[in-house]
Formats: sequence, structure tokens, C-alpha cells
Amino acid sequence: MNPDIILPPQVAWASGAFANGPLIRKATRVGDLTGVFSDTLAWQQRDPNDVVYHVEMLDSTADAGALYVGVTHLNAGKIGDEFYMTRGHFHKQREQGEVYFGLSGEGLLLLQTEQGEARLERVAPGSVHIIPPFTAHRLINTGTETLSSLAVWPTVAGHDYAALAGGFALRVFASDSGWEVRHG
Ligand SMILES: O=P(O)(O)OC[C@H]1O[C@](O)(CO)[C@@H](O)[C@@H]1O
Repeated sequence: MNPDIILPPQVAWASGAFANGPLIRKATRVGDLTGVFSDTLAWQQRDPNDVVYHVEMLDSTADAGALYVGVTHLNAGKIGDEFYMTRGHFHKQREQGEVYFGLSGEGLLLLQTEQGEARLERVAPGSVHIIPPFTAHRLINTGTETLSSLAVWPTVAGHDYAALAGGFALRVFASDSGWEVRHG
């Protein structure tokens, strides 16, 4: 007798759309991102209901060793001259790492250590980003299409946003040549 074969969740690599999974979906809007963008006036003038990004993730257990798999869909856009980006965070359990995979669109992954040293990796379809322990991370969409990136991270990791209340050390703005990096 053949055993029943389980149909696992599926992800469409080109779009990041999930099928067959126990999905959680969360949208982050302009109004949720207080203090994140440098041009406060431009931020205040925007519709707070505009979605900047949404995350779809497969639900998982909170057990040690369990993993989340999720896709962040970061819309193309700017607040003032600064490109749309995720809020960004350290893991509450700082020793937990994460892996990002670029699926579609183009952008940057901003990584920052606890000592404030920041670096940028180019995100593009097929790119693989190993986020080490003790490293904050933020996605930035420098393109004209939605930037979609798949991530795998431990469910115990948690989010610490407070440690970055003063912002990251680098910001990315539109420029004549496409984009430019400035110190925060
Ligand atoms: O929590 P942030 O900084 O808004 O980032 C968006 C998402 O990116 C992830 O790191 C993985 O996609 C999630 O943990 C998080 O929900």
C-alpha cells in the first residue's frame, strides 16, 4: 500500500506567491513607519494608509529550532527622495541568523552590526544573503517594480525595533545616476 503523499506549501519563485500553506499576512503602511524616513514633512503629507510593504509567511510553531518562511513584498516608491524600505530590526535573540533570497525586483539589503558598522548587499533575482547573528537588517527598494525577497528565520528569533530607534547608519536616496548612499 502506498502511503498518502503530503502536498507541501509551494512558492512561485518569480512572484513569491505562496499556495497550500497556513498563511499569515501583515501589511505595513506609511502611517506605521513613524520616524523611519528622514524627510518627516514628506512623510506627514502622504496618505497613512498607503501600503509600503507586506509580508506573507507560513505559520509555524514557537518551538526552539522551528523556522518561519516568509516573503516580503516591498513596493516601489519614495518618501521625499528616500526609497521605500522595511522598518528593519535586530533579532530579540541576537544570536539568531536569517537567510534572504532575492526573487524579483532590485534593491539593497542593509546590514548593521551592534557596533554600528553598516554594509549593503545588492538584492536581485537569485541573490542569497546570509544574515549573521547579531546583525540588524533592512530591505530597500531602489527599483521601479515591487522587490520580493524570501526569508527563512528561527521562530524564536523575535524582533527588536527599539535598538534602532535612532535609525541605521546609512540611507539610500534617488539621484541622477539612480541611487546614492548617505550617512544617516
Ligand atoms: O519586521 P520588519 O523590519 O518590518 O521586516 C519585515 C519582515 O522581514 C522579516 O525579517 C523576514 O521577511 C520578518 O521577520 C519581518 O516581518
